[in-house]
Amino acid sequence: MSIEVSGVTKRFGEFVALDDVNLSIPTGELTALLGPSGGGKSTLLRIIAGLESADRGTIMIEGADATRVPARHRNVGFVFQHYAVFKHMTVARNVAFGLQIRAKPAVPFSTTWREDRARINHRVEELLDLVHLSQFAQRLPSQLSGGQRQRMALARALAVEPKVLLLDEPFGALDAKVRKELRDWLRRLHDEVHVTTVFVTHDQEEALEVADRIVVINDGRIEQIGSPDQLYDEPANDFVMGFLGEVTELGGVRLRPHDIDVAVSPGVHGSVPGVISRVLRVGFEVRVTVVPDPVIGAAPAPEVNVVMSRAHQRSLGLAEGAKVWLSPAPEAARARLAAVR
Ligand SMILES: Nc1ncnc2c1ncn2[C@@H]1O[C@H](COP(=O)(O)OP(=O)(O)OP(=O)(O)O)[C@@H](O)[C@H]1O
Repeated sequence: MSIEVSGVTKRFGEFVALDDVNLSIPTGELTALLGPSGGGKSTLLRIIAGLESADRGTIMIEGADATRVPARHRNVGFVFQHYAVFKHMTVARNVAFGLQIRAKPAVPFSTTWREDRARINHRVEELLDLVHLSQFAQRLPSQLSGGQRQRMALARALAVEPKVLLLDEPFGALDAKVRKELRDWLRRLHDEVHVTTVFVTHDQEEALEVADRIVVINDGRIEQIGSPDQLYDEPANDFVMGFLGEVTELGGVRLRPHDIDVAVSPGVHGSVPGVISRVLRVGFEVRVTVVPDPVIGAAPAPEVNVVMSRAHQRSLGLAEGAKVWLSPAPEAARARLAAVR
C-alpha cells in the first residue's frame, strides 16, 4: 500500500472534521475522495500532505511513518484549485522551480552548474510535452487559459517525481467543457505516469469517470470505498446511493430511474400499476413520470421517475395518460436502507 491512514481524527475546536478514518490507498492507483461540501475531504488530503496535523492516528507513505514528517520531506506533489504560480516567471521556469531548488548549489558557469541546467531543461521539456504545453513554454501564466494553467500546475507538481500526487478540486474553478477535457486528460496522464494519485472532488460524474477507486466521505466518516461500478451498483447505504446518482422510489424501495421495467399489461407479479403523467425527452433519453394508482387505506405513493431510451419508449408507445405497470429490473441496484458504517 502506498498510503495508509489509520485511526485519523481531527477536530477544529468542538467540531469533529474527521472521525477515526481508516483508509489504504494502493500504489499506482488513481483514487477519488468524493463527498458533499464540508464532509472532510480536503482536511484528509491536507493531513496526508502534511499541511495539517491529525489529533490522533497515523499516516504511512510507502511503508514509512510520515505522521510527524514535515510536508516538504514527504515527497508528495500537490495541486490546488487556486494554484499559486509565479506570475512573473515563464511557464518553463515555473515548472523548473522545484527542480532548481533541489539541485545542489553550484558555482555559476562551473561544469556542475552547466550539467544541472542541461538536466533541468531536458526534464522541463519532457514535462511540458507530457502536459501538451511545449509550445507555451515561454509564455507567462497570465497568457494561458484556465485549463492550460492547471496542466502547468500538474507539470510542476510532477517535476520533482513525487511518490504521491495530491489534487484538491484541481479543475473546480473551470467551466464544464474544460473540466471534462481535463478529466479525460488526467486519466490518460495517469495511465502514462502511474504515480499514486489522490484527488478531491464533490462531482460524482468526475469521480465515476476518472477514478480507479472512490472513497465516499460524509460528515467526517468514510461511507464506502470501492470501484466506480461497485459504488454505483452496490451502494452500501442510502447516502451513497443518493450521492452517486439519481434515485426514485417504487413500492417502498429506492432504486435508479433506469432500473425500472415498464410494461403495458400487468404481466409481472407484484408490479405497481400507475398512469403516465409526463413524458419528457432529454437528449437521447426519455424521462417518464408515473403516478401510482391509489391503494385504499394507504398514503399516496410518490411519483416514480423512469428513464429509458427513445427507441424503447416508442416501441411501447408510451404517452401521457397511458396505463402502465412498473417493476424493478432484475439486476437493479437497491439501497440497503439501514446505514452501514
Ligand atoms: N482551519 C479550520 N478551522 C475550523 N474549521 C475548519 C477548518 N478547516 C476545515 N474546517 C471545517 O471542517 C469541515 C471539513 O472541511 P473540509 O474542507 O475538509 O471539507 P470538504 O469535504 O473538503 O468540503 P469542500 O468540498 O467544501 O471543500 C468543514 O465543516 C469546515 O468548516
